[in-house]
Amino acid sequence: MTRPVNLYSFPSVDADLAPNLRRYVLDAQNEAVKRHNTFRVAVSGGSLPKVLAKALLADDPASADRADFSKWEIFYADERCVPLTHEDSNHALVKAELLDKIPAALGTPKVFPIDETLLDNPQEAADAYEKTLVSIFAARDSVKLPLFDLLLLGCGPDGHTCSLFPSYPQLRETDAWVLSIEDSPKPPPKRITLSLPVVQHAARTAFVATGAGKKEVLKSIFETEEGRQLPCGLVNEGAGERVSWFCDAAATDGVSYPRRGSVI
Ligand SMILES: O=C1O[C@H](COP(=O)(O)O)[C@@H](O)[C@H](O)[C@H]1O
Repeated sequence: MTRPVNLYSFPSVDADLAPNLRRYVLDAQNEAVKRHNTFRVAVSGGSLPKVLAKALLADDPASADRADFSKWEIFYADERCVPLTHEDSNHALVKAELLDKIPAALGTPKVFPIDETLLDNPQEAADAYEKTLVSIFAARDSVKLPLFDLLLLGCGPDGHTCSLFPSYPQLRETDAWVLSIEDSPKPPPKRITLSLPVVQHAARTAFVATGAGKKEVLKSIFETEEGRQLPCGLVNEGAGERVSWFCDAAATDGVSYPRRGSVI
């Protein structure tokens, strides 16, 4: 690892990881709201939404220290080109695990799913999603890259994140904000994804990786040159200390990279 990142390893997901992730997300929310009265977040699918829901939905609506979803703008770090109600849709998953369970008293986020009329043409779907991002980020700030306040990402057992897969040409993109993919090695094949420069540019990035199925890839990402070239490794290299990994003991078993204690 040439640029240090934060690696947290917790004994359990429910009792330890989730409350620490909650604190981290709320700190990011509070900073962003102070800065521009909005919290712009991009979320992944996979195993992440369940853990995120555990972290955020237990809050007392009467407390000042809670998620204020009325300030949240939620985007997708990647999405599969399937209908928004399909079981493979990241939006469907985030909706079922998190959005549909937000108590009214915690506010209602603004959510930006992909355009369902463009599913047959991933490039058009990616272009349309990029236009949405331009209308939100660039119109106000005239920027080269959108600055997400927080990215909440997963890490596949092959080291992919978003729908950026190892050795795929999408990893070399330097210009576009949102990319299409027609041949994802993990089904479904057609997807869109934030590009690596966008991911590396975010104010904060949290990876959530839990379970023994992630331990080999984490060892590789944190301890080998080959792993540093995997998509997750490239995010670490590009964003350094703006990246925090929230893992459980099973996922970090055998990883000797220095651990941080806890966020709380
Ligand atoms: O296909 C995908 O996989 C990754 C990783 O999923 P996980 O279940 O191993 O956590 C996910 O982050 C991404 O959003 C999804 O499209």
